[in-house]
Amino acid sequence: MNAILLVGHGSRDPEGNEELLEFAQAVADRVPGTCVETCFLELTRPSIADGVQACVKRGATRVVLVPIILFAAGHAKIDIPMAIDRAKARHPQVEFVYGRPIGVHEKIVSILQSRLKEARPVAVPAGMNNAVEASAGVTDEETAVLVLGRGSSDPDANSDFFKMSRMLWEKLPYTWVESSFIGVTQPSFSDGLERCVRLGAKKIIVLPYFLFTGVLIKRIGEMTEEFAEAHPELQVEIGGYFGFHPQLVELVLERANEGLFGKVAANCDNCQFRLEAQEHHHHHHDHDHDHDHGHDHHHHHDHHGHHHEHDHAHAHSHNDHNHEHHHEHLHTPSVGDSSGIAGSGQVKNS
Ligand SMILES: C[C@@]1(CC(=O)O)c2cc3[nH]c(cc4nc(cc5[nH]c(cc(n2)[C@H]1CCC(=O)O)[C@@](C)(CC(=O)O)[C@@H]5CCC(=O)O)C(CC(=O)O)=C4CCC(=O)O)c(CCC(=O)O)c3CC(=O)O
Ligand SMILES: [Co+2]
Repeated sequence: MNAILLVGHGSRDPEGNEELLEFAQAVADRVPGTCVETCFLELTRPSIADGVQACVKRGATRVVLVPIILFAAGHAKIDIPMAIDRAKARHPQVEFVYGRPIGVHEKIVSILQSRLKEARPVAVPAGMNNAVEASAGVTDEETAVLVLGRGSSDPDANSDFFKMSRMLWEKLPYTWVESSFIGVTQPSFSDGLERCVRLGAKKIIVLPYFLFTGVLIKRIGEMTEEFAEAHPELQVEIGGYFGFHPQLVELVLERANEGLFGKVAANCDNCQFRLEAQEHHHHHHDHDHDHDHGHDHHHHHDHHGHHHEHDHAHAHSHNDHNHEHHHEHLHTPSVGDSSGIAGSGQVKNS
């Protein structure tokens, strides 16, 4: 039996954890009949080990761990693979598959666009002559969108974030889409704000690149308010985090499908988590596909990332930018197909 184990980041803010659990429920609701469990990487429980245990208890013989993690950095490349190693040792009869993080994806661009559309002026204390009326006539040419990510010490994650900002820029009428990080790396949030000011923006829309609420989202809200108060000449708006966007639910299901069946459901609207046998084109870019077997494929790639922490080329081949490419060597499986993902006979070369 297949199980999906969603792995959230975890927060010290209980509201953040509750949102992740609600989101996980929305994912589970889309695949009735499939075992879906949820766990957290850190800061709260259930842990990954607890989550695996829950899946096994429900009779899972194959568990796909889907990281509810935006980019491939330390958490996705090291922490979760290490937890999978421990789970393998503890449950040798169970097959573990490691799904990809959310990563660079067109669906995220549309989520960003929705959150941008819904952006609201930052509340400033009454009496302060804030920009809401003052700059009512600001044009697109005078508007900067400042995308604000978590930041990591992993260049893969940071550059993927920049790529997403650029993909967003391609869709927008505004002159500037700038990028910044709330921590760990630069440009910092205040660097980003200053840059927008120097570029001559009259309106700045802060767009958090975050999944759920938490310590960091609340800090970003406060910092944005402080900035708005300090700059009454500017119109400052803030967008919401990704949260319960339906596209995010679909994307997570897509990652689960990829992990379990080696391909992406073309249209998840009618997806009952069962994929038909289907032939595809084969266009491999990974040089080492030919000796891969399903779950080991995923897992060992991440260990490359682990053992060669500064050699990002390795991790790249897995946490790739070519999100259009599927794991096509794993063709034609479906739920209950015993010749599915682990079968060595399934390897196909292009
Ligand atoms: C508040 C805090 C916890 C606390 O102490 O309470 C917290 C919270 C959260 N982090 C989240 C995400 C990520 N955190 C990292 C990485 C690190 N996070 C760290 C610290 C802290 N993170 C504390 C703030 C300390 C401060 O700034 O004052 C570092 C420095 C230390 C460490 O944790 O080891 C380490 C740097 C490692 C490095 O050097 O690279 C990555 C990147 C990666 O994968 O490594 C991602 C993106 C994953 C992705 O891509 O999704 C989310 C989910 C947000 C969302 O919903 O999107 C929350 C939840 C929330 O905001 O509450
Ligand atoms: Co963190």
